[in-house]
Amino acid sequence: MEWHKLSLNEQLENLRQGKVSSVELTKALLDYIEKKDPQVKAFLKITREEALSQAQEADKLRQKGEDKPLLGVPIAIKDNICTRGITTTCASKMLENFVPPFDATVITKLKEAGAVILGKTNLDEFAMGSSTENSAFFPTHNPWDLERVPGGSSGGSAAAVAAGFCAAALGSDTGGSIRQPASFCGVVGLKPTYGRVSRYGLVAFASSLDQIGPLTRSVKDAALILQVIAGKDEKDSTSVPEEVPDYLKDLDMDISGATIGLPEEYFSEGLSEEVKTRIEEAVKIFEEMGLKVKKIRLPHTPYAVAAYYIIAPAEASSNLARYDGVKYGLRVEGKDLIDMYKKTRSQGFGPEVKRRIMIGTYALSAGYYDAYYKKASQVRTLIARDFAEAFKEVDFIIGPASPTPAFKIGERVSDPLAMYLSDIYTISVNLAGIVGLTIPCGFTDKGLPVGLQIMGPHFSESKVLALGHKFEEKTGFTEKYPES
Ligand SMILES: NC(=O)C[C@H](N)C(=O)O
Repeated sequence: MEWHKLSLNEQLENLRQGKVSSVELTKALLDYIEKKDPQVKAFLKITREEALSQAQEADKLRQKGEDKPLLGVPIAIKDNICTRGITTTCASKMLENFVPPFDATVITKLKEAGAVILGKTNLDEFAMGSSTENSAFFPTHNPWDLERVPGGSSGGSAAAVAAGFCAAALGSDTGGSIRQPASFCGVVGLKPTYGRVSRYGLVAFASSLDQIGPLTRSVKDAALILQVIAGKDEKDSTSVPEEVPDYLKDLDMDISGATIGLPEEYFSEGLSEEVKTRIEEAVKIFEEMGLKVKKIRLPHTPYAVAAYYIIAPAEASSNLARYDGVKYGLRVEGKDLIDMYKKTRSQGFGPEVKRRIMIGTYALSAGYYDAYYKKASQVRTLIARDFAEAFKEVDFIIGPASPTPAFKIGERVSDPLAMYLSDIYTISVNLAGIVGLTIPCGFTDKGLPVGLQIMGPHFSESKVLALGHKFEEKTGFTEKYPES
């Protein structure tokens, strides 16, 4: 059996029917990773021993007749989510040897649900980037074409799922870091509503934008993971006490009379012809499914990238102040305290992180605050209002997840602006705090995956997943694997 080709729900089915044990499944995937990851480089750390002992525990429980939502299925975790006793590096030299003494709430929840943790995946340093090339350790390769990037910053998680190393992984999304890599790697990626999933134990980048979510082989798998990780958490005051619906059951919800909005601003210059064509074909499929399609406007979209690249660095400059050689991670000795700070931060952070700290510090400094940070916050409100207005007329908004398919490794590293522009269709969703789901919608002539983004209002995960699920059932794009 090629276990790596099964979805999470299929793996669970096999475990439940006793066709495979968790230890067998985990071993099979670990062996597959050992064989293939030297080319893909999705993992920063593979936790073989811990995974096998968790798998053994899962098998024991199952033998006793117990079942849990994820009992015995292997999952990978982006390496900016704290795992007790296992390094959490954020792909940074600063945290290279940091071993958290606690689990993030999402990890506690996954463990309670019976999941087996396979390892920690690569990312752009502190989740800053769109290609995983900003990792301080090595870049990850796209399983569909090893010369190309997997996207970022959750590129390791997206590549791991696409390659079949695991059927599901957790990522984090501040400005598109789940949805853009999902699009580049031909997998499903969900950024839940801000506050839907606890951020406790997610290493903070931009706290008003960060959100954890799943990367999976299918929409049904994403619903299953969300079910486990969603909900109010006393340890994160920004998590919302909104009831968690039955996302799996809701996949069958009737959405036939719904209306989809196509924002004019998401189909303008800069969008690759091939991506545009695939999205237009997807729109036709939605029409065939009986949904109404309507042109809409989100007029402040052109300002989203500029606003994000002030707000996110501003929050980052404040959040990353804690890495001072005293409290966490790396310490480089100096002749006095200030010299130690300088040396630690100069050697611990890579160029993109330094760039953001400088931009953010500048934008927040006296005299510039009103001109930059305050203005960007006002633009953010206008962007949120655009969506609120649009959702009075339509149930969903659809567009591309990224303006281009996966680009070549090295192509954009020396041009930060070109890199920032790959977030053009994902950033607004974070600024407004709403739901964004990327699902595969076809391939380019070169065989690279293209992702479609479905956006919905706050807490509309059930509806958005239901629409994505109907699309995947009709098209079968989520069942395709990269040949290797
Ligand atoms: N972190 C993210 O969501 C990705 C975005 N490209 C950034 O660099 O900020």
